Amino acid sequence: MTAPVLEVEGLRKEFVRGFLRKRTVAVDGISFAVEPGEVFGFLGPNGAGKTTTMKMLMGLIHPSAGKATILGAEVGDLDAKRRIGYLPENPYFYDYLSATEYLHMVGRIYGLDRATRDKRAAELLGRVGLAMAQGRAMRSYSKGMLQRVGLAQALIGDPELVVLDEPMSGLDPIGRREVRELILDLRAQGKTVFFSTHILADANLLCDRVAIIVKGKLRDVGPLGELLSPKVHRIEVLWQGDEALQAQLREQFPASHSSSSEGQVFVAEAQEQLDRFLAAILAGGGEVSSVTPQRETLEQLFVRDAGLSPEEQRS
Ligand SMILES: Nc1ncnc2c1ncn2[C@@H]1O[C@H](COP(=O)(O)OP(=O)(O)OP(=O)(O)O)[C@@H](O)[C@H]1O
Repeated sequence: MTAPVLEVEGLRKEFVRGFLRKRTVAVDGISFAVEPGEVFGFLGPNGAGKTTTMKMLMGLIHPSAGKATILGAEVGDLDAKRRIGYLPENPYFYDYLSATEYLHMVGRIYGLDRATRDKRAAELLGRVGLAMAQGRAMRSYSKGMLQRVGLAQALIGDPELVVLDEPMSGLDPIGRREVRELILDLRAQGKTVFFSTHILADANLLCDRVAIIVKGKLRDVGPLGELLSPKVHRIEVLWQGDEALQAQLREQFPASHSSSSEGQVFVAEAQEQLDRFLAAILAGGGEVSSVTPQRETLEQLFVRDAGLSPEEQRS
């Protein structure tokens, strides 16, 4: 078996703030591993601890406890760092440099020679859709353009592991699709991608596995299919009946009713409720067109893992 590219064990970060030394546990003892060649999604709502975890992995802040190894080395190891590309959540850019100059600067830090820098900078700026603007000072760039420069600089060293903190942030739908394609290209080249997001659709389309973090704690780790599939617990019933029956069933079974062009729709949350509902339709002279089990969506899993109350889920 090959060794994980990234391994996190009991990682914890506690921030202490202000005169009263108020403590915030941003990351609360998390453990997971990312295997070579995976696209691994790090999912969580705002403030869950994603950025803090990534900063610890990049050696930008020190963990309060636990440890992480990247490409078989301790965090901060210089040889390993050369093999990693990182897009921070809020990358800082030099206003008066052009994107090309900036990529040359980052390429020099990676120890690339001039010819390699020239080739990679041109190639990457084309790939992230900035070829037209590459010579312009970055102060004139939009937020989406800066995000694209950030992606290009993460890839300039041709890294084996790419760590991206919210790579789709600030991008319009077309930009997001381009970044998704870029991530899939990286996977096709055998690279490992570890990226954070709170956009579930992106995770759904891209990830081989995900880790879900909520309030600093890991709630679930695994392939999306496995996290979702055993959790079929909603069953949709399409049915027809007269207005009196519709009113009666809405009263008898509160919530989860809607109408469609094909008839009435009811979503049962449990088998026992479904059985009672079907019996009531038939007893009232109605007809059942279909009964469809619904797999849990990633969004439902996420909301459930976040431990939100039904009121919070609806708001
Ligand atoms: N330097 C800091 N000092 C004190 N608290 C901090 C610091 N950095 C982060 N936190 C707190 O740690 C928690 C986790 O924040 P973090 O930025 O890691 O979350 P996140 O999952 O990346 O969220 P987002 O998607 O909003 O960026 C939050 O409660 C945040 O307020």
